[in-house]
Amino acid sequence: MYKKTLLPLGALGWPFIGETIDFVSCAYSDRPESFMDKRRRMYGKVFKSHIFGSPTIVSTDAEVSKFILQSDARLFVPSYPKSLTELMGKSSILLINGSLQRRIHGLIGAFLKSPHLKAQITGDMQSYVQESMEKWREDHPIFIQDETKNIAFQVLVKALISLDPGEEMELLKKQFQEFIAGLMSLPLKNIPGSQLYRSLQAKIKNIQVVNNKEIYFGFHQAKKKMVKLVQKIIQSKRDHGMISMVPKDLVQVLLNDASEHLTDDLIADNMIDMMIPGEDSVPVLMTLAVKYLSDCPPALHQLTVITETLRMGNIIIGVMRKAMKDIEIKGYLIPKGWCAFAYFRSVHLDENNYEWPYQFNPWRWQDKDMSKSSFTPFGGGQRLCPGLDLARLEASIFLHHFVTQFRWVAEDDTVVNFPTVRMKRRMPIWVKRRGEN
Ligand code: HEM
Repeated sequence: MYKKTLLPLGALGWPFIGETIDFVSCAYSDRPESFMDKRRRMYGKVFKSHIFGSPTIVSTDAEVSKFILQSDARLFVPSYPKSLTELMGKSSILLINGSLQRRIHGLIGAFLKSPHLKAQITGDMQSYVQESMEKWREDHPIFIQDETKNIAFQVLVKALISLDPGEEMELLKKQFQEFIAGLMSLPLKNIPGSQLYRSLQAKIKNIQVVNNKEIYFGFHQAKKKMVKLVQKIIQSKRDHGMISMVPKDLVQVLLNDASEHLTDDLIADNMIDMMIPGEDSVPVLMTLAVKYLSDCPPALHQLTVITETLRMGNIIIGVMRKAMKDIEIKGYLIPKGWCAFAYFRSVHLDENNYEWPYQFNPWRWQDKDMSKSSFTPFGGGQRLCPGLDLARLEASIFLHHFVTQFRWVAEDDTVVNFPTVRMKRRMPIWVKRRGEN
């Protein structure tokens, strides 16, 4: 039996569904952290709960979350709801452990950080942004979310598989959007109570298909087609004897690795998973930065806008792990087999860490240390996001072109936080070119 004093306070909720319904309802509101806030008040910053089918220790404490991030597979392994792991595939870097994860992480990180790739991305960003902005007209709204998705997806796919804009890229974009639509519907799949399910489902815009089975089928099909495309690219690299040349994209970096564990299937699966930040995280960072800038024009010239957007936007709300043994941290027990959910959002919006945490204030970063454990938008430890520099680089280039070429007025819109962060109306703005009346 566990020592009663150690197991964090909290409630496991209803049999089987636990507190999932409350969690998801809050996640849909404009204050997703209200689920956490209520329990923090009752039980403290670390508490027990039961969400997405697993007993869970939730951490909204910066130090405990840091410990979870820093631990390796001897203590914690990734553990996400089944629906998400089905989507990503077993060999996704986000799910594998040990030496294989470290190997792939190292290869990806070195390539993404290389000066050569950064120069390529800078060039691509400039031309794709320019191309997109040239088409912006002043007599109808520009949907920033759509524009940034288009740009960031193309830039990332080029870095991953050297595909240039064109017919194949358009097809890939379409399939990828189907795949993402599946991702958005899946977290709800296992929640019983069809009325609730339907009403939550109805809130997910852009998904016309009401029958869950169709979405499910659609996204599997979409993934299969994308895997086929990447495998075709791998084959053509092999046929043209390109393996072991200086790699110009990530797929080649992985193919060049001598380790036989990096099978073609693993490489193809990971290439598709790594397109997710191009469609979802990076464009959302750019869109939210425009949103916050619209609310706070004096912040225009501050690069700290991006940092503050990461803090407030919480594009990735946190990470989930499973405890491999009983773990004690700061006097709390995380029992073996339980899930540990390091919820970054509460840490980023905690008034003990940030004064007036709900106020967009890029100036707070002028004399603040970003490497603190109370700021982890890209995670930390062995799984620290290898794309973090790239995300900042792309967002700065976009913002630079945007603010130097246009003045704008934003229409009313709101942030939706679940299942992924995005703008409800795709962030419509009205632009005027600078230097014109
Ligand atoms: C605003 C943009 C982004 C945010 C907020 C973000 C956030 C994160 C977070 C929190 C993790 C840690 C997951 C964990 O610990 O389980 C992560 C991992 C990862 N990210 Fe990002 N990311 C972003 C952009 C990117 C980009 C542009 C790329 C690729 C080009 C990328 C590739 C990855 C990969 C491959 C991992 C897995 C690392 C591993 O498990 O070893 N991310 N990201």
